[in-house]
Amino acid sequence: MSTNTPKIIYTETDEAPALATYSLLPIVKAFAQSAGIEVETRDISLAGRVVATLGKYLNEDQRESDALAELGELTQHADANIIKLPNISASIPQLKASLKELRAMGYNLPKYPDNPTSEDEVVLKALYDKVKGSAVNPVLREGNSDRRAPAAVKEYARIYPHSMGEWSKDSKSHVASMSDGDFYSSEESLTMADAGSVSIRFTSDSGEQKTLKEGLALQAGEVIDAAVMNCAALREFLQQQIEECKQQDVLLSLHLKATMMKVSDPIIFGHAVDVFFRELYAKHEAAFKAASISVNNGFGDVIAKMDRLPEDIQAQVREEIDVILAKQPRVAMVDSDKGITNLHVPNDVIVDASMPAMIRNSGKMWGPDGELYDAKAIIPDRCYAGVYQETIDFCKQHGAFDPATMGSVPNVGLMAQKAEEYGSHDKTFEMTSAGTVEVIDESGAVLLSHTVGAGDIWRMCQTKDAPIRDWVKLAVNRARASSTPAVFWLDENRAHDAQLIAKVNQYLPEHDTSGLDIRIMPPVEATRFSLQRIKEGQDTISVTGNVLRDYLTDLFPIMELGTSAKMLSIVPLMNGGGLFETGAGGSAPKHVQQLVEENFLRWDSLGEFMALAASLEHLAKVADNARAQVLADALDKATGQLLQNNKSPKRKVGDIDNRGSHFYLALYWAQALAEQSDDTELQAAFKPVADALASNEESIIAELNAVQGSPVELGGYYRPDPKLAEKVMRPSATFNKIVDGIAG
Ligand SMILES: NC(=O)C1=CN([C@@H]2O[C@H](COP(=O)(O)OP(=O)(O)OC[C@H]3O[C@@H](n4cnc5c(N)ncnc54)[C@H](OP(=O)(O)O)[C@@H]3O)[C@@H](O)[C@H]2O)C=CC1
Ligand SMILES: O=C(O)CCC(=O)C(=O)O
Ligand SMILES: [Mg+2]
Repeated sequence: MSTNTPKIIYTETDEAPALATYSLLPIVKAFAQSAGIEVETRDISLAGRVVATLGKYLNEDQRESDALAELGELTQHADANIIKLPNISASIPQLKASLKELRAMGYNLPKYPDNPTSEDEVVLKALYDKVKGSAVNPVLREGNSDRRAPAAVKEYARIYPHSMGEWSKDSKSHVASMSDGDFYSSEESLTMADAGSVSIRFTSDSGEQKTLKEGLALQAGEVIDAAVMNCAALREFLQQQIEECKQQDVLLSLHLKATMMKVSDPIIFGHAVDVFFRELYAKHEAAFKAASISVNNGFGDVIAKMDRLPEDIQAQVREEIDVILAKQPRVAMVDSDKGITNLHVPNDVIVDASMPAMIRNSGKMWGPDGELYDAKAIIPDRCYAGVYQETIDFCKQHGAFDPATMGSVPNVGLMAQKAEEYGSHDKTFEMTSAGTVEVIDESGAVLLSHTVGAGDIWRMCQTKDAPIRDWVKLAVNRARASSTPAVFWLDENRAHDAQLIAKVNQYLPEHDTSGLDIRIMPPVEATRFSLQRIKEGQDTISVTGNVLRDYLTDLFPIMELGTSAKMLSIVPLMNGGGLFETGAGGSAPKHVQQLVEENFLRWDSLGEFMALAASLEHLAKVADNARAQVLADALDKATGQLLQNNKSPKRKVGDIDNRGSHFYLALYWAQALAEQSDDTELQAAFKPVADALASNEESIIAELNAVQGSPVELGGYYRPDPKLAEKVMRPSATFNKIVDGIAG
């Protein structure tokens, strides 16, 4: 990639952010181009990745280059400047749906082989599995993460506080976790003294040996850990929770990360579905197998593939489902109108967003009748579940937080180089029989060892030394820059965390920490400490591992700002480049539903605005490009004005949506450029643009709002037709003419 022209890469992703891009990108490109900055796009959508990865099955003219691999490579270079929008981390049902759509468009893609029987199918499944789950973020995240709510956003929340459900001291809502047999109870960890290579070996009780992974290269100072989830204990725990839900009269609700944790969590999800619907799955095991119904894809797979079952069995299955649902506790719903439960698909309820949503809703979830009820949030593993229980306890004791007065909890997250659990997928195994799993070094010495049973989930994680050192540095820098106390959320009683604590203590003295308040606390205690402080209006930086980075950057922003979409999410890449994530949330599938039904997109692009400003600022610094700084400053001003004037998208037809908010961004950005005098050429260029936008405000908003209210056709979900999507997302001829005229 050329290093001469200042360049920003803007990613094309999925669902709501991808649709918003059709409206926002022309504006961004036009403004950037006028300052001599090129904005290029790269398609890293689910469909795009399928096409790029499965090229050998496609006609030559259908093949596409692997944009993700290209960007992954780019992150290693100092001139990387990437704006990363949220994308789908696909579950198997989503991957299959995208294949179906692509096939209907003429891509001759083979079916996903659930149970590969030939060598070719094994290869095919491995290719598809590369696309599955969180396949994008770990490739691009070659740095640690700095996520925070900028002052202007916090100020907005104080002026326009979002609604927060009241909390009652009598709430029955709680988190349920295992008391033994989980990953937490079995974790072992060590730090490699020297670089080397390890293998993972399984020895069955009958003495057969199998190498699960060979030649895994490790660096000196790398922390490794391994843990096992006991399948029998998990199932017993799940059964007990079902009983308790009935006794306690609460909804049953399961919160996992089956998308990011693409190997372990779909299996755990499958156990929950199987235990809940045990009689059904046991009775129809053979018929379900013949119909390729997999319990790990959720109960929805039974419904989706019902017509593949013989007719007499279909009738029985329907009847039995009714009997089971009547007998079992009520399940929390994803969509009560459509009868979609929490157990339907593994990707509907994703713990980072789902638990804060429950906490914001007074600890309640939707019941089958469309009303809110207290719920039992089942999070089987104890490693991080306590954070949510502590938050629930705090809300029960003190009531809901007040967004108008509460402080903030920004995060510095250890994320680089596939740190910790989020890089464990290629080292996670569902055991086929009982025995022992060992991590062995080149000399044959056993480093880590676990006794396992059939069905247990064993996993190993890696955390490299350089990212840990960089993370400590980033934490100190953020504490210094914001004069805010920083807490490392680490539990000395967890084997892995104990290794990290040693490294934190080793690396902190490399920095000037005088006058800073830096502490180490176990997660539950750190939660209580931080909650107490935000209640009093004080800020506290959370310095966490990869999973808590993910959880906390939804939890705190959702309480503080109503959504994590308003976060500034910077990833200073370890080799000097910049990755700018747009917010801390996901791709909001519900927003697409609303757009398709009533041509209204409630997606808020504030995350994109802030990421773009940070990206321009980075460019200004590394490329010594003064114009980029002028654009960045004007954009910051425009974003502040947009917030002050409350021009973010609203939620209902008749008001401005995503497209209207983009108009206001363009107006305020052009006005800020026309008002500044650091760059008189830009000032002169944008004066007429600002005037044209301002004088046409009424007609543009009228044109944008006039299209709302009726269904639209996008020509595809995973790969919308670009022409149709553009037509939907750019409905104002007046606005388009002004924007397209900027480039000249
Ligand atoms: N960085 C990434 O690439 C990430 C990707 N994901 C992916 O996103 C998908 C959906 O995940 P999910 O758990 O539902 O979480 P999301 O954050 O996508 O959505 C949850 C809810 O948050 C609100 N929300 C999120 N973003 C915005 C926004 N920009 N503007 C306004 N509201 C917003 C919406 O609330 P409401 O409906 O009330 O308007 C939305 O329904 C999954 O495929 C997941 O894998 C998830 C997290 C990060
Ligand atoms: O990559 C994913 O699957 C989700 C990422 C995520 O939720 C986050 O980074 O906050
Ligand atoms: Mg997240």
